Amino acid sequence: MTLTLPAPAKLNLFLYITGRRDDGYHNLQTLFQFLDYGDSLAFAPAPDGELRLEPNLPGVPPEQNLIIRAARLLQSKTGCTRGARIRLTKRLPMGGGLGGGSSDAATTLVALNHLWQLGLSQKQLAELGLQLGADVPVFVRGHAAFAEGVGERLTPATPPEPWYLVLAPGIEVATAAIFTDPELPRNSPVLSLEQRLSLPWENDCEALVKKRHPEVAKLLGWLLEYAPSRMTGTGACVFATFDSREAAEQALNKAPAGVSGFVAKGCNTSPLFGALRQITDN
Ligand SMILES: C[C@](O)(CO)[C@H](O)COP(=O)(O)OP(=O)(O)OC[C@H]1O[C@@H](n2ccc(N)nc2=O)[C@H](O)[C@@H]1O
Ligand SMILES: Nc1ncnc2c1ncn2[C@@H]1O[C@H](COP(=O)(O)OP(=O)(O)OP(=O)(O)O)[C@@H](O)[C@H]1O
Repeated sequence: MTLTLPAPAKLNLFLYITGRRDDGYHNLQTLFQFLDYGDSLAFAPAPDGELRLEPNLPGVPPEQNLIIRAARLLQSKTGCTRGARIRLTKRLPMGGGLGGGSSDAATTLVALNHLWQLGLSQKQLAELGLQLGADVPVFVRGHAAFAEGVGERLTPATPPEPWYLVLAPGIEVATAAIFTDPELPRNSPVLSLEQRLSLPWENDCEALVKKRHPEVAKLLGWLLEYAPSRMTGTGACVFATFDSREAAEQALNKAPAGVSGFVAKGCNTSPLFGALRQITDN
């Protein structure tokens, strides 16, 4: 039996940094929404605890891949001796602020919990996920959310679900480099979700990333000619909001040379859980 499940992208519809903790991590207020576009993972059972991932990602040794790390974490926390062969179809640009690695990790936790019949709750999986990255819990929970803390305190939210054009400038931005930059603003006020929703939506990392990476500034400048646009996470991807798929595709067709992108619908429920429900119902 092979279990094939999506690992969708996320957007940070807004992102405010409200402080730095003693351990160097930052407290945030961010609004996460999923996209109906992302990576795909296929899981097949394997004997003797064997974990194999194919293909490998360029520049990422298998033991550092968040997919293998998530599977090992599940094995070690539960004492499970079963294994898996995992096939990854990578569509999301790495270092793009779309949460690809985190989403791959979350899909792995959810899929192997099912395949290995571990019976862990969503809460337990989200807690395990947080050990792998600040963005993993929201993907495990599967609902658009206002996130606080380092990203783990989640309040479900239901922002509008428009069409987005997401563009990648062809560079990777290292999240850690932005969070350790002395020029990063870290003093946005802590507001309620209602207050945040009613104010213009911004990203506190955007000005700094534009300064450090002129490619991002140039692409955002181009995109803003078409529609309201922002950066997601710590970049490098930028996104614009449209009322229709056609309007987003028209802008994509005119994208500058060297820029790749895709059109996707915002989803307040993760496509991961729709796919899992279809499998468990059959
Ligand atoms: C920027 C966001 O993508 C917004 O959704 C996330 O907060 C980043 O989440 P992530 O990629 O899962 O981040 P992690 O892998 O946990 O951390 C990468 C690095 O980013 C910094 N980091 C991350 C999250 C956070 N709240 N504060 C931080 O300072 C830390 O230096 C850390 O070493
Ligand atoms: N399965 C994976 N997919 C992508 N990157 C991975 C994976 N496993 C480990 N990584 C490492 O994580 C780094 C960040 O990749 P990712 O695509 O998650 O970035 P991101 O979208 O900017 O993340 P975020 O928005 O959560 O900061 C990569 O450069 C790579 O070294």
